[in-house]
Amino acid sequence: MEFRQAATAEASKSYDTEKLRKEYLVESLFVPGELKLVYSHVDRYIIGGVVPTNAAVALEVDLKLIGANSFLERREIGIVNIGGAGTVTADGVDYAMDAKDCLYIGRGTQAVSFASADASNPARYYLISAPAHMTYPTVKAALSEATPQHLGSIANSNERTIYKYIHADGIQSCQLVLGMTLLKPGNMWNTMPSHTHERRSEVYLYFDMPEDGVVFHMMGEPTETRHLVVRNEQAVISPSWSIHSGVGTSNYTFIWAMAGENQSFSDMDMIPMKALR
Ligand SMILES: O=C(O)C(=O)C[C@H](O)C(=O)CO
Ligand SMILES: [Zn+2]
Repeated sequence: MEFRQAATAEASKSYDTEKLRKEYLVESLFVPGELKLVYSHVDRYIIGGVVPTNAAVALEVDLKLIGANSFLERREIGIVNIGGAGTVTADGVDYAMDAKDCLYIGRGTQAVSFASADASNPARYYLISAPAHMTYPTVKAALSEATPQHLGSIANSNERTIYKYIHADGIQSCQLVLGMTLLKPGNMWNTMPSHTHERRSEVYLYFDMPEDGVVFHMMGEPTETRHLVVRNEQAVISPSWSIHSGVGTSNYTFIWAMAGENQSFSDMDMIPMKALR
């Protein structure tokens, strides 16, 4: 497991491109046959990716690193399949996972494993875990069962649908809130005007992008902005002091996940356009 510390806004002002990427960008999560995990000290997320091929892959970590007897002893996890069909097994129960299906697994689940239906078109599971203080039931939801919210307009190049899976009125959790935003073709901007979240943080995974496509992910304090050049299936850690917006070379999809003081999707500190620098 790789570790990322929680850098301050003040320190981040002096970072060059390489340092900024090292702190905030997760470049490689999806490696065939492997479980990749990144531990962030921002809200103690564990961000992961797993691409099972011929054999199932277990959700395992060096337990000394998390000081627990199993991965989910004191954690919950949200899983979204962004690849071919597969199955996630949680304590002996199989959950069939098609593309864009989300599975929430509650605290205390002992054994989790990931499999693909077809190794030549494997499942690609994105994982996001946060500490949990109580157990909520394990629940699966397809995209069609998520709560949609249509936002934006073609005039502003930001027509998109936000699908909420794990949230106050959907799948219940201790602190994870998770959804997926699909931009319509011809639309490239998400979340502009931008916002911060003083009371929580956010992790973005960008995907459904062409190989040579990029998203310029905007970050930093509103008056001290920076950008990260993000490619397909890369993730960004967004601390509470940072805006998190993006513009792509074409439309794209992203999974956003949050943890912190509350689960209210609308708890955003909106930044007036004239305040941005
Ligand atoms: O397109 C959007 O707008 C979003 O998806 C919003 C983000 O998910 C977000 O920042 C929620 O806090
Ligand atoms: Zn946000």
